[in-house]
Amino acid sequence: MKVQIYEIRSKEDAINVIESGADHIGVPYAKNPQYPGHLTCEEAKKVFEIVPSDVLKIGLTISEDVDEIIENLSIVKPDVLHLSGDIEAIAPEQIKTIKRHCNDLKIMQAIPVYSGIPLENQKALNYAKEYESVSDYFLIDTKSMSEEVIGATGKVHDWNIDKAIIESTNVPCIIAGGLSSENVAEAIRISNPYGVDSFTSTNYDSPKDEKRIKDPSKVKAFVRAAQNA
Ligand SMILES: O=C(O)c1ccccc1N[C@@H]1O[C@H](COP(=O)(O)O)[C@@H](O)[C@H]1O
Repeated sequence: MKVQIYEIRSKEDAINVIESGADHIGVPYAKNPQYPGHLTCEEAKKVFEIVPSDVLKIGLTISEDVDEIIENLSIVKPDVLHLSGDIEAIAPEQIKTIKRHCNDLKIMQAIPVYSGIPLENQKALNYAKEYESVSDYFLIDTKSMSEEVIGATGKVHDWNIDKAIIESTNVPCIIAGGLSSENVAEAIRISNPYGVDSFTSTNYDSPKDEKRIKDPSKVKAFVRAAQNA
C-alpha cells in the first residue's frame, strides 16, 4: 500500500515524513492568495532536493493555465504533477501538451467526489474514463460544493464510490479526503486502492510554525495503520 502525505512545506517536515515511511511526498506550489500554505516554485524545488530517489516527489498545482504550469514545472521538477484544480478547466489534450514539454513527467489527475450524493448523480466515473489515457495515477478526493479545486476539505466521502472508480479503470488510484489513522483501514477494506493520502488529519492541531505543520506521531500512526490494513 503506497502512502502519500501532504502538505510538505519544509525540508524538516519532508525528512520526518520520509523517516515515518511515506512513499510519496506531496508539495503544493505556485503561490495563490487563497492557499497561503502553498510554496513558491523555488521553495518547492528546495524541499524536493533532499528527497531520496526511492520516494516519489508529487507537485500539486491548482493552476488552470497550461503555459504557467509548464513554466513552473521547469523550476520545481516533480516526478509527478498532481492536477487538483477544476478538472474541466484542463482537457486531456492539454495534459498531452504538458507531457510533451516535460520528459518523463507523470500525471496524477484528481477525480472529484461529493459527500452525500449517490454515484449515479456524480460525474466521477465519466471523468475517470475521459482522463485515463493521459493519467498515470488518479487521486480520488472529496470535493466541496463551494470550491473550484478538488481536495483539502478534511472530509470523507462514500468509499464505495472509490471502489466503483477503482474497479472501472487500470489507472492506479490513490484515495484521499479526511483520511486519518483511525479511518484509513476501513477505507482500504472497502475500496482496495493502490494508495492512500492524508493532509489535514496528519497535521498538528495547532502548528507553532507555518512551515512545520506535520505531526510526526500522527504521520507515523497513519503510515502504520495503512501498511497493516
Ligand atoms: O494541499 C492543498 O493545499 C490542496 C489545495 C487544493 C486542493 C487540494 C489540496 N490537497 C489535496 O487534498 C488532499 C486531501 O486533503 P484532506 O486530508 O482531506 O485534508 C490532500 O492530501 C492533497 O492531495
